[in-house]
Amino acid sequence: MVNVVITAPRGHMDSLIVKAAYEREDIRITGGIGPVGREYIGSDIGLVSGLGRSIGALVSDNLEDVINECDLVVDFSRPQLSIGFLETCRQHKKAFLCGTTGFSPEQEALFEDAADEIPVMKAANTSFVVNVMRKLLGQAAKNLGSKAKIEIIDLHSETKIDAPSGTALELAEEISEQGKHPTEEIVFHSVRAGDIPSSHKVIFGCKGEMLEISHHAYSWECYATGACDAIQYLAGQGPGLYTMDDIIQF
Ligand SMILES: NC(=O)C1=CN([C@@H]2O[C@H](COP(=O)(O)OP(=O)(O)OC[C@H]3O[C@@H](n4cnc5c(N)ncnc54)[C@H](OP(=O)(O)O)[C@@H]3O)[C@@H](O)[C@H]2O)C=CC1
Ligand SMILES: O=C(O)C1=N[C@H](C(=O)O)C[C@H](O)C1
Repeated sequence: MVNVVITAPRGHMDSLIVKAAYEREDIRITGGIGPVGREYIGSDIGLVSGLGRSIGALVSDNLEDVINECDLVVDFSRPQLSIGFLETCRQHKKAFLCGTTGFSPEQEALFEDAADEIPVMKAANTSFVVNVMRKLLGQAAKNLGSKAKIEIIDLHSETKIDAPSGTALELAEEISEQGKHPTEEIVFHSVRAGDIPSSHKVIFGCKGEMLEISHHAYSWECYATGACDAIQYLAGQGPGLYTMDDIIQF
C-alpha cells in the first residue's frame, strides 16, 4: 500500500488522479494541498476533487503539515509550486511524482539534484499510449532522421499556459536521441484553441511522401491512470530520477 498526498485536488488533472487513485487497492490518499485562503482548506479531498464522497483525508494549505503521513507526493500543478513541493519532499525524504510541464532549464536541474536523495519521477505525459507513440517515433527517426524534415504540432485548449507542450518536448528529445537528429532542426507548432483536450502530431516530411504519427486524447483519464501506475512504481524505488520508460516495458 502506498500512502499519497495529492496537490491541487481542485485542478483539472489532480482531481482526476484523486478519482483514479481512490479506485486503486494499492493506493491510499492521506491528504491534499490547496492554495492558502481557499474556502475548501480543511475539507475532505473527496468532496474538493468532485469524487462525490468523503474519504477521510483533508486538504491542507501547507505540505509540511501532512507530509509525514505519506510515502509519496503527486503533483500536477504549476512549475513554481512544483519546485516548492520538490524541496519539501527532499527535506522529508519522500518520493515525488511530478507531471507538471513548462519548467525552465534551471528548474529542470533542481529535479536532478533532488534525485540524488529521493525517488523522483518527472513525466510530461503519463499516458501509456503516448509513451508507445514516443517509442514509435524513435524507431521512425532511426530510419528517417537524416532524410526527413521533422515538425511537431501540439493542440490543446486555450487555457494551457506552456508552449510547446511538455509532451512535444519529450517527443523531440526521443527523435533527436534515436535519430541523431539535431533538436534545433525540429520545428514546433502549438495550437491553443477552445476546449481541445490534447493532440500531438509528428510529421516526417520526405521527398514525394510523408509519414505522420498522431495521438489524440478524448479525455484526461488516460493521464490519471498512468499516474497511478507511476505512483505504484515509484513507491518501490530508491533515490534516482525516473521516467515513464522505467515502468513501461517495450
Ligand atoms: N503529465 C501529464 O500526463 C499531464 C500533465 N499536465 C500538466 O499538469 C499541470 C496542471 O494542469 P491542470 O490540471 O490543467 O491545471 P489547473 O489549472 O486545472 O489546476 C491548477 C491547480 O493548482 C492549484 N493551486 C494553485 N496554487 C496552489 C498552491 N499554492 N498549492 C496547491 N495547489 C495550488 C489551483 O487551485 P484552485 O483550483 O483552488 O485555484 C488549481 O486547482 C500542467 O503543467 C499541465 O501541463 C496535464 C495533463 C497531463
Ligand atoms: O492539457 C495539458 O496541459 C497537457 N499537458 C501535458 C503536456 O504539456 O504535454 C500533457 C498533455 O499534453 C496534456
